[in-house]
Amino acid sequence: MWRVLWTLVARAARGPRSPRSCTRQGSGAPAPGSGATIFALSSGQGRCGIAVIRTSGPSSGHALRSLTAPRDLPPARSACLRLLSHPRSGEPLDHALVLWFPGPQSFTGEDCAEFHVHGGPAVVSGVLQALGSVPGLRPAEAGEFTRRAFAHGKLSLTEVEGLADLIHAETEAQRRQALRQLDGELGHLCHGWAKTLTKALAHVEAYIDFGEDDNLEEGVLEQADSQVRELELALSAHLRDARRGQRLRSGAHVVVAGPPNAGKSSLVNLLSRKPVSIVSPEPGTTRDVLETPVDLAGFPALLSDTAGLREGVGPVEQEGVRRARERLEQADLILAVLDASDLASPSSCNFLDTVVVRPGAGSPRENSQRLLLVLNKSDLLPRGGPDPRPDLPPHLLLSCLTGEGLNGLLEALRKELAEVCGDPSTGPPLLTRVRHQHHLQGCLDALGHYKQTKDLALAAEALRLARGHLGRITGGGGTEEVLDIIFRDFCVGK
Ligand SMILES: Nc1nc2c(ncn2[C@@H]2O[C@H](COP(=O)(O)OP(=O)(O)OP(=O)(O)O)[C@@H](O)[C@H]2O)c(=O)[nH]1
Ligand SMILES: [K+]
Ligand SMILES: [Mg+2]
Repeated sequence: MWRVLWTLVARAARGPRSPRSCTRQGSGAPAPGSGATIFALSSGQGRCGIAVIRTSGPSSGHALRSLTAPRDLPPARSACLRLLSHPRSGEPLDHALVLWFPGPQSFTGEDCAEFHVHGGPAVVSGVLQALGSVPGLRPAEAGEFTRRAFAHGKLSLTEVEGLADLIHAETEAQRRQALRQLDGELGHLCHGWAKTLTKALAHVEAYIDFGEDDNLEEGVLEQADSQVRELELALSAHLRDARRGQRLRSGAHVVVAGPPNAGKSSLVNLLSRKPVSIVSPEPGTTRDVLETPVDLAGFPALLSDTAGLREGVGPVEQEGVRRARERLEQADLILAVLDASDLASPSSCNFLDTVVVRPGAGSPRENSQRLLLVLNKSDLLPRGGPDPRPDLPPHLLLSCLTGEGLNGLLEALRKELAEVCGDPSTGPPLLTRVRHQHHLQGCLDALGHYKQTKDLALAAEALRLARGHLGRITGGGGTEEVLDIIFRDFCVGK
C-alpha cells in the first residue's frame, strides 16, 4: 500500500495533471528581451566614492574584455584591478575593480560583470557610453536584472517582492519584514502548505485508482480530509492577520483626536519632529485633517491631526469636526489626547464618554481598532501629586511642553503598533500584499469545494486548484500583468 501511495505522491507532485508546485523555480516565461545583454548603473545617482555598474547577458564576458583589453577575463568571482578604456578610441576611463560572474552562479543566473569605478559623474557616464558601444549591449530597464533573476529561477516571486520592499524600507520594522520575505520565509510556508495538499491529493487519487483494490489501506480518504481540515485552520489564521502585513508595508493609520486645545497638534509636531500643524492657545485652531508620514517607534505610520471635537460652533469648525469623526472611523490606532488639568470640562467629559469609553464599555472596540489614552499638560499638575483621575481607563501622562513622558508614550506606541502591523521580529511571516491575500482566499475557497463535493474526480480537481493558488503566491504561472506590477517597483540597475 505505501509503495502505491508514494508513487502517487510523486505523481501528484510533478505529474502531467499537476500545475507547477510551489518550489523555487523559474516562471517558465523568458525574461522580456532576454538574449540581449543589459547594463546599468546599480548604485545611487550623483557624486559618490564608488559607483557600481553592472551587465547581465551572454555578451558580458565580451564587454568586460573589450573595456579591459589587452588583459583577459579575471578569475570568476574575485575582484581585480584593471585599467578601463573606451573600446573604440582606446581612451583611458578609470582604474577600476572588476568582477566576472559566469552564469549560472550570478544574481541573474546569466553571465554578469561588475565595474566598481570612481563615483564621479564623468567617469560613470564615460563607462556607460563605452559599454553602449559594445555590440549586443543595451541599457537596462527598471527592475530588469531582478526580472531576469526571477525568470531563471534565482528568486521566487515573494522573494522578489521582499527585495523591492527592502530597497524601499524606511523603518526598522519594514526592513526586518522585507529581509524575512527575501530570505524566503513566506515562500517556505506556502511550500509546506502545498506539500500537504500534494499528499492529500495523492490519497484521493489512490482511492480513485485503487478504491476497489484490497491492497489499499482503510481510511485513505479520511486522512485526506483531516489534512485539508488542518490546512484550512492554518490558512484562516493567516488570513485573519493579512491586514497587518499590508499595514506594515504602507503604514498604520494613527489618528490624534481629543477636545479642543488638548495639545493634539503639539503632540503631532513632537512625534513627527517637524512643525506640521499650527499650535496656538486659541481653541479650534486645527480645522482640516492634516496627514504626515512618520516613523513611530520603528513602525511606519500615517499620523493625522484632527479638529478638536466639540458642539455648538460655526459652520467651518463644524465641518472640521465632521471630518475628524470620519477620520476616527478609519483609524487603526487612536491617540486620544486630553488636557490633564481640564478633565472636568464638558468637552473632555463628552470625549471620554463617546470616544474613549464607548457605550457598552468593557467590550473590545469593534473592527479591532486600538486606542491609547494620553493625558497631556502634566506639567500643569502639582508635582508628584496623585493621578488626576485614577478611575479612567489605563492612560499615560505626558507633557508636550517639557517632553516628560515621551519615552513611555513611544514604548506604548511600539507595543500597540506591533499589534496593528504584526511584529516582524517574532511573529509568523506576514502576508504583505493584497495579491497574497487573494490567492490564500482562493486556496481556501477551493478547499471549501473539496469538502462539499461527493464526486472524487471533482474533489481531486479542487485540491489541484487550491495548490495552484499557493503556487502563484511564490511565482508559478504568474501572469505578465502581475509581473509588470511587481517589477515596476524597482529602479533601473536592480
Ligand atoms: N503647559 C502646557 N501647554 C501645552 C502643552 N501642550 C500644548 N500646550 C499648549 O496648549 C495650547 C493648545 O495646543 P494645541 O497643540 O494647539 O492644541 P490642539 O489640541 O491642537 O488644539 P485645537 O487644534 O484648537 O483643537 C497651546 O497654547 C500649546 O502651547 C503641554 O504639555 N503643557
Ligand atoms: K489650539
Ligand atoms: Mg490643533
